[in-house]
Amino acid sequence: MTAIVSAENLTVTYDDFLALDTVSIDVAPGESFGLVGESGSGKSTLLRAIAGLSPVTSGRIVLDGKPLDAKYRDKAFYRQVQMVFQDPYGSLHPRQTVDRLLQEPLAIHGVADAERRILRALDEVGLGSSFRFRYSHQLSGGQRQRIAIARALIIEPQIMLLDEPTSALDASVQAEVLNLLEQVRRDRKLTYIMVSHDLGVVTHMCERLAVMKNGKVVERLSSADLVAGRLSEDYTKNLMVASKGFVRNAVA
Ligand SMILES: Nc1ncnc2c1ncn2[C@@H]1O[C@H](COP(=O)(O)OP(=O)(O)OP(=O)(O)O)[C@@H](O)[C@H]1O
Repeated sequence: MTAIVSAENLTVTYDDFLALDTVSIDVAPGESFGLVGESGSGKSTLLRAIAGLSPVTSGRIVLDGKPLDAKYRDKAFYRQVQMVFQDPYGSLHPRQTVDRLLQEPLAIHGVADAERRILRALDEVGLGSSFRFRYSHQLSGGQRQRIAIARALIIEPQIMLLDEPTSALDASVQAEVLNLLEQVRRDRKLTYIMVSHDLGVVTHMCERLAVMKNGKVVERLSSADLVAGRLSEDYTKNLMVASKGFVRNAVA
C-alpha cells in the first residue's frame, strides 16, 4: 500500500509524561481509518501531532511521500489537511455569521470563488442558503457541527482529521452527522482519520482501525474483524462491550 499519511515511530512527550510511545500507522488514499481507545490513551495526541498541534519528540509524519517538519505546517498543508474538533460550541465564534465563518478559510487560502463555494458547502452539509446569515449562537449543536464540517470542506482538502466529531451530540443527531460525513467522503473521495472512544461509531465509519492504550497501539483491526468479533486483546473486547452498552442505552 502507498500511504497518503504515515506516522512512523511517533513519540510525543508533555514534560516527563509519555503521551505517545513510538506509534506507527499507515493510511491509504481514500481510506477511512479509525483511532479508538479509552480516555487518555493518546488518540487525540496522535491526530494533533499529524496536524502539527502536538509536540513531536521523535519519529516522523510523512504526507504524500514527503516527511513533514516536526512542528511547522505551511498553508499548503492546511489546504490539503483539515481538522474537525469535538466541540461545535468551542470551535465556532458565536458572534460571527455562518457566511463570515465560511469566508474566513477562503480568505486565508486566497480562494476567489467564495459565492459558489459557500452555497455548495451549505448545500453539501444539508443546511442550505437560508442558514447563511445566521449567527452560530442561533444554531443547534448538530447544525454547528455541520458548519464546522462545511468550513473544513470549503477549501477542498484531501484529508480530514476528525476528533470525536459527533460525541458532543445527541444520539439521533450523531447518526445524521456520521451519515453526512460518510456521504461527503464518498462524493469527494476524501481520506479520513477519525478518533472515537466508541467502537460502534468506528465500525460504522472506518475500514481499518488502530486500538490505543497508554500511548501505544495495542491492536490493529479491520471493521470486518470487529463485526466478526476477531479481537485478540481483552482491552479491545472490553471497549466492544462498553460501546454495545452505549448502543443499547441509546436505543432504549
Ligand atoms: N497539552 C498537554 N499537556 C500535558 N498533558 C497532555 C496534554 N495533552 C494531552 N495530555 C495528556 O496526554 C494523554 C493523552 O491525551 P489524549 O488527549 O491524546 O487522549 P485521548 O485518548 O484522546 O483521550 P480522550 O478520549 O479523553 O480525549 C492524557 O493523559 C492527557 O492528560
